[in-house]
Amino acid sequence: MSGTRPAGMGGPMGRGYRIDRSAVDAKVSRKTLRRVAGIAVPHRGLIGVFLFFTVLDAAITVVNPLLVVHIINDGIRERDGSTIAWLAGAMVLTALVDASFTVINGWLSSRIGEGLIYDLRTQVFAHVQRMSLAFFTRTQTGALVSRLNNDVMGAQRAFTSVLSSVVSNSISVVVVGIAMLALSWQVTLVCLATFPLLFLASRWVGNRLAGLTREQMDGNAALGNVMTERFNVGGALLLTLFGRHADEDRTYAERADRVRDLGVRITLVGRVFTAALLLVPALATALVYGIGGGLVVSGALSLGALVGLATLLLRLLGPLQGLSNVRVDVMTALVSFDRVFEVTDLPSMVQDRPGATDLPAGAAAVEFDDVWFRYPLAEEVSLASLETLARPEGSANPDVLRGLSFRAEPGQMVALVGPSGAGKTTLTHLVARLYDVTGGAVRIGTGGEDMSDVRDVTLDSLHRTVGYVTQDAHMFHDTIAANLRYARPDATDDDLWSALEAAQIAPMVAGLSDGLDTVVGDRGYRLSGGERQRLAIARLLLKAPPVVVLDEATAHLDSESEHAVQEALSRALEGRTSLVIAHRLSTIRDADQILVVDGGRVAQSGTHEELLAAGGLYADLYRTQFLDDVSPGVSP
Ligand SMILES: Nc1ncnc2c1ncn2[C@@H]1O[C@H](COP(=O)(O)OP(=O)(O)OP(=O)(O)O)[C@@H](O)[C@H]1O
Repeated sequence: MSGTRPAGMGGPMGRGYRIDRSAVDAKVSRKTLRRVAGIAVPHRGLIGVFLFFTVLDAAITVVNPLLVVHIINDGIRERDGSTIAWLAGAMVLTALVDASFTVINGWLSSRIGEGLIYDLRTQVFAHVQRMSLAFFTRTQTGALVSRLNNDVMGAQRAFTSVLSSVVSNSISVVVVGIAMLALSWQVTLVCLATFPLLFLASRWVGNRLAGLTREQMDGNAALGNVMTERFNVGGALLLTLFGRHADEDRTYAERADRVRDLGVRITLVGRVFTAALLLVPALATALVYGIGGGLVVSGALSLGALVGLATLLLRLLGPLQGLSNVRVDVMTALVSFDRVFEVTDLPSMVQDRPGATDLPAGAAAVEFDDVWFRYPLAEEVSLASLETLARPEGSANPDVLRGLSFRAEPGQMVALVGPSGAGKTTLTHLVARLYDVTGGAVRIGTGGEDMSDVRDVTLDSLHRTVGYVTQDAHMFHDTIAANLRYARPDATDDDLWSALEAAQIAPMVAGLSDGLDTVVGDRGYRLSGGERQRLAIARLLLKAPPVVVLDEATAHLDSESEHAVQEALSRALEGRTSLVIAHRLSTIRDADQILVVDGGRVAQSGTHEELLAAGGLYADLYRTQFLDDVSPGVSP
């Protein structure tokens, strides 16, 4: 069957990759069971009320069949009209009570179930958004979103259905069983002999279904992944420009084929169980009438008791089938819970240390002291099952930073230059602990000796201290005002306008028909590159951090926007310590210190004039990268 074939092989991107089987083969553990119980604890009051009504609901199932016994024996056979009338009335009443219990139980179970979804969802969301950047560089969004949606729902559905089914069915079985035994122990025992067949079938099905369900969830997540990666402006543009539609169709079809096969197999396995469910009651009913009929003829059993037994048997079968299904439901539910716990158990690589202290408000000096860094491996930061195609990796990533040291004093502008891949972006990521160093230390402080290792301070205070403007600044699909207030929720409209003013973008925003309430598209696509960067600068100005990390745009803007961005930047950097990945001549000329990064080290440092005079790498870079720069108003 193709479900066992390594999916992705032969697809356009599949060469050399293998499908992750760990998620398919993993067994559900006892620990998961205990944790599920832990999740139910906050809802114990409601669960108690729910169980109370479930017990009543189950107990009431025997009332009607017992009334039937009396109607036949004491009413019909005795030709007693009044007994028939009041017993029939009692049957109506029990039916009404039963119906109202069903409604109450449905309401209670949905309150518990929805409460559980709410808890799980909020927990998973809170956990995932605190994961380090490394996790997101390794995880496929589609797989993660599917984990958050489908699995959380699956876990809840099964939890409430298992809860009600186990309790109500067990009670029904006991109560109905006692009533049947009381009517005729011989007939009851013979009937019971057919039931092990049900349990055997459910055992067989349960084991197979757990594995298949897990595989199906992964398959659906893989399908989702293909879509989330391609159905956005970036992905669609790429596949259109490379004319890969036919290949994409094939990859998608391969994954869909796997899901289709699994669906068929799951149905087939389920049907075997349904067949057993139909067979057993038919057998048992035949036995009741076969043996019970003989007993009635011989006078050992009353006719009323025989009909009562047959009615009770029908009431017994439902709960018994439910109970034998429990194993299947429990296995499916636990798979969902396991997949949710897998995500919440994954620790973030970057967390507050116990006893971490806040950075003082004036901290603005930054120091790199013999910093070594290598990017973490996938297995250190992510889950193989969230990657669909888990690539066998080498033993370690190479060191990207290798003994890098420098110090930026408060208010200084440090320009970073160097060949592509030298480690400039990586270096800037270490300042706000987007990653942690693997050797040495990054320190921030007020200057002099008063410096703290960034790993010893709280992430909150660190993120208040350091602000970033990246080349492709992200904007949420929301209004300009909401995007700006992301930096400072209590900012007034006047604050927003003065930030926009300083970022040289106020006239453009004022010219929009909805002004501050204009919605910027997904990833800010409706804004031009220069506008987006100026908006990001306005956002940074509202945050007003003492340390700014800036990746200058490489794309040449037209001279007007170029000038506006330059102006906005000089306002943004004024009085702040800044670390700028420099692409412009004006920046390197203005910098207090230029660091020439090469091969993960500071190869040269000094001012523009000093470095030019010294010759070497900087002088080469200057000639190749900066000399053709067209920054307005600057001559080399
Ligand atoms: N998430 C990552 N995982 C593994 N390796 C990475 C990751 N990000 C970057 N690298 C590697 O680290 C090295 C340094 O990359 P970095 O982006 O810091 O260079 P850069 O100097 O900023 O280059 P550029 O000027 O081209 O942007 C590169 O070899 C790159 O392939």
